[in-house]
Formats: sequence, C-alpha cells, structure tokens
Amino acid sequence: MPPLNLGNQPQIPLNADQAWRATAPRAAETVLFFDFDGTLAPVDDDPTAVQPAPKVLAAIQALAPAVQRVAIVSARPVDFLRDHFGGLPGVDLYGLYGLEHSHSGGETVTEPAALPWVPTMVELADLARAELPAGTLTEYKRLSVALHYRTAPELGPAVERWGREQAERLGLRVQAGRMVLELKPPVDQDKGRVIGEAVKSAAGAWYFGDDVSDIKAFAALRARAAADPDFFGVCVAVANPETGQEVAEAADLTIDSPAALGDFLTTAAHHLT
Ligand SMILES: O=P(O)(O)OC[C@H]1O[C@H](O[C@H]2O[C@H](CO)[C@@H](O)[C@H](O)[C@H]2O)[C@H](O)[C@@H](O)[C@@H]1O
Repeated sequence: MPPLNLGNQPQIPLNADQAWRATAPRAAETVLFFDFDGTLAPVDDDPTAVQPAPKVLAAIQALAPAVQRVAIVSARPVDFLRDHFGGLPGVDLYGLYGLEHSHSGGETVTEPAALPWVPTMVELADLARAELPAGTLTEYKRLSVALHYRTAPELGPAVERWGREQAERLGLRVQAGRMVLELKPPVDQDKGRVIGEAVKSAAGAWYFGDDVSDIKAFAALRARAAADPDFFGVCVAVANPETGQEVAEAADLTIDSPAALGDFLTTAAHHLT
C-alpha cells in the first residue's frame, strides 16, 4: 500500500493500515462518505443497471455501527440510492449533489430553491432526446439532466457543445463527469458544501470518490483539517481511465476499483469493530 500524503495532519506518512488505526480511537466521531457510481459500483453502459460491487454492502453494514455516520453522497436521486442502500440502517443519503437528502431512512427533503427548476429540466430532457444524435443517452433526474455519451465517445464534443449552449440559454450550471455532461439548477450546492456541513461536529472523516465532482469533497475535508489540527481526514480515490489521474492527484490514497474497495472496507471493519 503506498504511503498516504496526509498534508497538514500526522507528521509522518501513513499507510492505509496506520490510517485505520489512527481512526479507531475516534471511530465514534468519524464519518465515512462514499460516492456511488465508479466508487461503490462499477461503471456500466446502462446507468439503470449498476449494482454495488461485491462485499460493499456487507462491509458498510459492518462499519455503520462503529462510526458516527455513513453517508452516500451522489449525483443520483435519493430514490435511486434508497433502492440500493435503503435496507441498511444508519446510512444517510445525499442525492443530486446534495439537492436532496434523507437521514437514517427518513423522508426525502429537497432543497426548496431547486424546486422551481423542475419544469425546465422536463423541457431540457425532451429537447435533448429530440436533438442529440442516436448513441447519446439522456437521463432525466427531476432536478438535473445528465447527457451521456459512454457508448459513443466520438459524440462527446458535440454533446458538450450542445449541453453548454443549453445551460447558457436556460441559466443552468454544468458539471462534467465520466463520459457525461450534467445540467443542474443555479443553486449553491455541491459535494464540497455537503461535506463541509456534515463534518462540523466530527473528529474525523474518510471520503471515497472517483470523479471530478468528488474533488470538492476532498477540498472540504482538507479545509476542515486545516482549521482543526486534531481532525483526522483521509481522501481516497478509486482508479479509472477517465478522471482517475486528476482525482488520484487530489487524494491521499488510491484504490484500484470498486471491487477492491469492497475488500478494503472489509479489512477496515476488522480495524474498527
Ligand atoms: O456522483 P456519482 O454517484 O458518482 O454519480 C455520477 C454520475 O453517475 C452515473 O453516470 C456514470 O455511471 C454510469 C453507470 O455506470 C455510466 O454509464 C456513466 O458513463 C457515468 O458517467 C449517473 O448515471 C449520472 O447521473 C451521475 O451524474
């Protein structure tokens, strides 16, 4: 396991085992955050077909009682996340980059400032299906629209151009991702803000992610650690051929794949339970 670059935290580089040992005494005040696609679940051409990697659900179930909170922080809607994690007690769900959230199986709360944008997203999804070339996939998510080109990468530049023009026309924000461009309401919410808020009362946190939107979450952990030398934060990248290098450069540690993350979390459960 490569050494961790923990920035302003411990004075010596740690490997993953040492980082879990450093987490153990503060486990009850530590939050474990996970991105979903590409992190907990391997990428698939069909966004509706993905499932968490083997061992992931069992490891999260084992870890949840040992830590302050487990939270999934995703661009997917909360309903989608609930279908995959709803049966796990004590897991909080943040969907649509935090525009929706549900805590410990409770009702889904939507950011009120985003709600007026639902009709715009309906219109945008219809237009995308009508105007974008065959081979692209339009994913309507109520408060955002994702324009996919994974099965036709050569269409990426055209999709990017069309999406950015529509964002300009409709006053939306864009979020680039892995073979996808996403259009979102102009509301100040993202994974960094979710994490910044959620770690206020924590003594430590781990964040696992694979995409550029996860780098803001890493930055939020770094900011929390910079403000409090006792806070122990670890940023973990999950490798991939698209955004992997950029995300790994921002992380303390890189894991090979969602399947390898299943093994990694299973080992972590032995450290914390
Ligand atoms: O924040 P995340 O949980 O990582 O969600 C990011 C996007 O994930 C999904 O798209 C990605 O995964 C798909 C399924 O493996 C894949 O086909 C696609 O190419 C990836 O970009 C999801 O469909 C998007 O809505 C999310 O924005």
